[in-house]
Amino acid sequence: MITRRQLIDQIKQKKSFLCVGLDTDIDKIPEFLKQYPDPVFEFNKRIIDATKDLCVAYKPNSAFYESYGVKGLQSLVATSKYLPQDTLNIIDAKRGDIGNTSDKYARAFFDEATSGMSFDAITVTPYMGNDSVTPYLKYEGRWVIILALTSSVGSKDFQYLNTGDDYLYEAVIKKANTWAGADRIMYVVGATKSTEFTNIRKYAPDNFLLVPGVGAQGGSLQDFCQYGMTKDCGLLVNASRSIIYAGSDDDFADAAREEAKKLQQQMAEELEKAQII
Ligand SMILES: O=c1ccn([C@@H]2O[C@H](COP(=O)(O)O)[C@@H](O)[C@H]2O)c(=O)[nH]1
Repeated sequence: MITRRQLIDQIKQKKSFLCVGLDTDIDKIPEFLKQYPDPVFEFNKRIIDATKDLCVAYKPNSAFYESYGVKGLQSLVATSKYLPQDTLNIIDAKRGDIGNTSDKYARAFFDEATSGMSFDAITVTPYMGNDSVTPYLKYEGRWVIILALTSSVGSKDFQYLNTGDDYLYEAVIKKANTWAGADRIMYVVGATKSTEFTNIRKYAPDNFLLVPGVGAQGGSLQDFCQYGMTKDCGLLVNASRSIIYAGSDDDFADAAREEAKKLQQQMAEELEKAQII
């Protein structure tokens, strides 16, 4: 398990707050990998080997594995076991259900003895409230990453609804802060919502924010880092497609490394600017 302190130390040591998204699609991986018994795992393994010194987190998105049924789950289990011990390993599952069902989801992703998988963190949707989120917090040291303000166009449908004094996404953060502290809860905030980071820091001054939407969705670090960073960095920035599909041939892992390196170098600059390193 990765504690908040260890995460911060990793960020300073690697000069990076990059999360590599493993949204691995069998239709997009190089042809030559298809000769392996588990091409998706083989792809992930090579991406992990090529990027692990440049990032502090990995985030397989469970949809990409579940969509292939048993085979996909086998690739996910194999990937989860291969992830480095010193990175924060997030399953992007976006779960949310009543308590006893959430217990089962927590077991699926956190209890290695039952499912073969032991992730450090899971993304959850807060719509069903307290009892849908707290079962994950029963697993000591694991993190819950709550969808607050997503990168999607549809974020405006519900997340900006006025709930009295607050937008819904603000109310979500206020309420979730009562369930656990910044050592167990992070929030998802899209890179495409750069103008909201200052406001979000009023509600979540210390929590890490998982920020998707850089690269393929058009967000860029320079747009939000200065508004979202805390003295401990407080940001994990995810990029999936722009890294893992940077190349499409035999040298795909080198291309992924190059892309990850570009982001890591920009991150080092941001950390220096903020005097964190
Ligand atoms: O608001 C959100 C929440 C989650 N995601 C997920 O992050 C990655 C982004 O992938 P890219 O290829 O870098 O665009 C993907 O797994 C999404 O499901 C998000 O984009 N926005």
